[in-house]
Amino acid sequence: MSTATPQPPIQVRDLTMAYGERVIQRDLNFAIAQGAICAIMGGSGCGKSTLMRHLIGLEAPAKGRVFLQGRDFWAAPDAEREALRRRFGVMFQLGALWSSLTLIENVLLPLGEYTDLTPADARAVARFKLALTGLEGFEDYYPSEISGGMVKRAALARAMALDPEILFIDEPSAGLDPISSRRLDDLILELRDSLGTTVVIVTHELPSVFAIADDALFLDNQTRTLIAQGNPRDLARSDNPTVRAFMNREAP
Ligand SMILES: Nc1ncnc2c1ncn2[C@@H]1O[C@H](COP(=O)(O)OP(=O)(O)OP(=O)(O)O)[C@@H](O)[C@H]1O
Repeated sequence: MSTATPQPPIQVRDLTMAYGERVIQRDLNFAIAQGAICAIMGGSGCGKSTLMRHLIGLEAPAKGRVFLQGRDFWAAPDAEREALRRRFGVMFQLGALWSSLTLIENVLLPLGEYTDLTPADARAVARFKLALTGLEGFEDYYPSEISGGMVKRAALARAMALDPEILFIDEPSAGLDPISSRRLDDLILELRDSLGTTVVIVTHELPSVFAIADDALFLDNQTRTLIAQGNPRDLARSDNPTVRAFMNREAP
């Protein structure tokens, strides 16, 4: 008899990450549930972006395994890895959009590369994604002609172009004023609620974590491993003094 429990979209077993001889984090074990918004947290330089790079298949583990949609990513053949990559969207902190392309052209790029849509259908999808992120009417603008918050939203539209099952976002609110940052948070929450997308966010912004994340991973700088996972509100009451201090912005 099969069990009804769905496979978590992300599962990490005994993951050690290193650059050469230098171990960044070791023995990480965690799963991220379908439809969760999970924040990767921890002090500066603890390895948050490095973990994201491992989860999206840009860096190979020094040890351990990363399962995406139940598949051992690094054990899979190249073609399957490529197919898995297309099932997630990524929004990087920098270099979010091509400055020489309009917003709609930016969103069209992945559609042209990875789908067989006709040009007219691809444009319709791209328009829809821009509308989804509140950018209806700005299709033909260049990134330099719109605000930083709008650029981020357009980058989110592009990351959502292929209807990803998992969305990875590095520092969504970096460089944004509090109001634009709040709008972006609301948008991420809406996308998850309406589309059921699992979202993984690397962030320093505690207000943002409390506003949208229902799960969080806390990477410790000292011990170089995962010392807590759970709802951010629970982590703020953690028995672990490092986690509690961080989540409450107290001096360690
Ligand atoms: N490509 C690389 N080669 C060698 N070392 C790297 C590389 N990328 C990052 N590092 C180092 O790995 C450590 C973790 O970096 P990472 O950017 O993952 O941390 P982070 O938690 O995201 O940092 P921050 O909060 O400051 O953005 C840092 O000491 C960094 O200098």
